[in-house]
Amino acid sequence: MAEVTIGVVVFPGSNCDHDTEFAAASFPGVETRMLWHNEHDLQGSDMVVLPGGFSYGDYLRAGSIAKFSPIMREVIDFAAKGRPVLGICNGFQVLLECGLLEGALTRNRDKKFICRFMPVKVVNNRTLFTSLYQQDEVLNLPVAHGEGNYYAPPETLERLVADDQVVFRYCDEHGNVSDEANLNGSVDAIAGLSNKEKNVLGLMPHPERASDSLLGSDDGRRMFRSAIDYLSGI
Ligand SMILES: NC(=O)CC[C@H](N)C(=O)O
Repeated sequence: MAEVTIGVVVFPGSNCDHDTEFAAASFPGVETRMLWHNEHDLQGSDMVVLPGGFSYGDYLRAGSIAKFSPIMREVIDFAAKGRPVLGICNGFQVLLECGLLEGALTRNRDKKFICRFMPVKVVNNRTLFTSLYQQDEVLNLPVAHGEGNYYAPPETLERLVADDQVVFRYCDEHGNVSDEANLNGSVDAIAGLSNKEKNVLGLMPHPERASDSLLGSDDGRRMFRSAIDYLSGI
């Protein structure tokens, strides 16, 4: 019997759903469920992942139509119960659009799609998604986005920082945060953010694309492992 069931939501236009499922299912004791956006049933998921891609073609704004998908009502209720929800790239955009996370993702500073590995610093390792990382550890993770430029107004940002909700920042390979290292122009170099309760995490980098050293990095693997250990009670 599976110890942990991980549900991966599939929107029209998701393109990282199978990679995410593959990464999650590679852990012993994990079963996965693909959750079609038009359904209302989370199929017993212990954790829900909103994967990367271009839900509804990114029309209007990335994530702005996906938030109306029927499954999102269930995901919002699930998150309100303190259950884990992870949004990767387009999933992060959906989490912001539906209000599970605060702020917005806008076009990259240079208005260009960025597709490359980037150093990313773990700013808070005291979440269920990051417990197996060292505080301030520098990860090598791929990004692939056109709308990754995070923004929150100064008073919101101050509160997010004070409440330890900033979980990842873009940095250089030595862990230094600078304008040059912050390629998409995100305010405060934010690459990943949680809600106040820390059970909802959204990030632009793709941990599922860095889950095997054959892919150039397995630094994303511990994000899944941290959550799976938490759900298995380890
Ligand atoms: N890989 C992704 O999820 C990124 C696509 C995203 N919709 C964008 O901003 O371009």
